Amino acid sequence: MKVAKFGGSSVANATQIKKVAEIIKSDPERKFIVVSAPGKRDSNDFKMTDMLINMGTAYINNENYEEYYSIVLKRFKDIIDELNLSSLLLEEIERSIKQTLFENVSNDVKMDSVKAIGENNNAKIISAYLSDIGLTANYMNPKQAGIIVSDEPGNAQILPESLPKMYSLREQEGIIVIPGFFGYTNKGKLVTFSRGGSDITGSIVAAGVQASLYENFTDVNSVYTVNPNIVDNPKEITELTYKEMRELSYAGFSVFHDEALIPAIKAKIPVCIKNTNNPDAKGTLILAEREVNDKCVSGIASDTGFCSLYVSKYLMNREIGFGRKLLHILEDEGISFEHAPSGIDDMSVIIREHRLTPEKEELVIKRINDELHPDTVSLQRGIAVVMIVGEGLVKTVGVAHRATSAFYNANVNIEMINQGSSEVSMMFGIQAVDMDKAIRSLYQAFFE
Ligand SMILES: Nc1ncnc2c1ncn2[C@@H]1O[C@H](COP(=O)(O)OP(=O)(O)O)[C@@H](O)[C@H]1O
Ligand SMILES: N[C@@H](CC(=O)OP(=O)(O)O)C(=O)O
Repeated sequence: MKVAKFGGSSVANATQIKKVAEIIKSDPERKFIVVSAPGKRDSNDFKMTDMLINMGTAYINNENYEEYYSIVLKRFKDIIDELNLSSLLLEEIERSIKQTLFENVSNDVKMDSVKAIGENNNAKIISAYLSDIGLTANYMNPKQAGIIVSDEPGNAQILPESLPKMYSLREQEGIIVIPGFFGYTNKGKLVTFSRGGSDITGSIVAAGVQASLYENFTDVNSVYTVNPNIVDNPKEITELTYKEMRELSYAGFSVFHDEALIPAIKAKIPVCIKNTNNPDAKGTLILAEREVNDKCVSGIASDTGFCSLYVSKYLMNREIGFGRKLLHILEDEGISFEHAPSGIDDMSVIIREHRLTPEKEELVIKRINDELHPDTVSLQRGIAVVMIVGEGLVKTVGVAHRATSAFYNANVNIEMINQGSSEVSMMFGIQAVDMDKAIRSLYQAFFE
């Protein structure tokens, strides 16, 4: 029994949905289908979720939301018409969108319910289409599926008690189509995962029903060794371990949500990334273990949007609790950190830039000065993180040498290195403006 998740690009219009139906039809093991909202039909297009966010924001701010509303409805109408489905379905969707928008609830509740409109109605459309072509298929709301999550709007996490109860879904008749991206709290409030979170729903369902495989269908043949938007036609990866994939997606491989692996890892469900537009391609298989060959580097991920908080104080090494106090200030201000390389008298903390607003920055720096009395404290924005990932990498001689030579060849200055804290990755901090040329040079060094 398999779980197949189809991402936004796979369900962006009627043509794509027909491909999805063929894929489902071709393997009776594909019983649980998780779908995203309609995504981009081409590179200039919009994702429905972005349009819904615009609509919800405009409504909440008493601005003109009607334009967004019409765009959303027209998108559903086009899909329904092209699939030759009943116009009653569109009427039902129209009613439910209005109800969600006009409901008298707090802004955060409304916003998450509005964001879920894309997935929820696309699941209804896809289920209707599967029935229309003769399959036994039913839409199932995440509440009914037992996806119980924490009460963190826009950033929900699955509650562990959900999973064991989901096993009985196996007994349901036919194909079950579940909208991705959201769940319900114990009190019945709809809450969404973070952006891209339909991958998480798929993984939860796969773990809950103890699927033999979690297939994640997207618009590329596989996970590539580097982001294909930076290097043309990069080499494909056939197998990865969970650990490698988690590091790579955390560090910028947006093809799979970095939190989505956790349920699959815990339940030991293999994950396969496949292409809806080329389902015969093998894809990338993600497993607990794999045979490590001589190519110790599996992939090179990169992401911008980081900043580095640098603190130095003479004899920092002898001041017991200095690091704890520094991190405690961040904790107090509700700021999570990503990396914290340290030296004898210095410590840098890498933080996602969006978490450190200018107001927070001022506050944090003032508190560090007042409470820790450092010699220097400064913040550098515009940092990119490059992560070289591979099983066995840190035990292989010469990887750092090859990497630093590649940075040298690209004339890119390394701001910081963090190696050794992870068994499968090596992290480099560089200026964001240098990222693409650094990645091209690293790709050449490790894969060409
Ligand atoms: N290393 C990588 N391998 C494959 N795709 C990647 C990688 N890094 C970034 N991507 C991007 O991820 C995209 C697929 O993810 P996403 O847009 O979330 O798809 P979906 O619409 O299926 O959810 C690809 O089209 C590609 O541009
Ligand atoms: N539609 C949501 C959730 C999602 O997972 O979408 P996609 O499968 O298109 O990445 C988003 O855009 O964030």
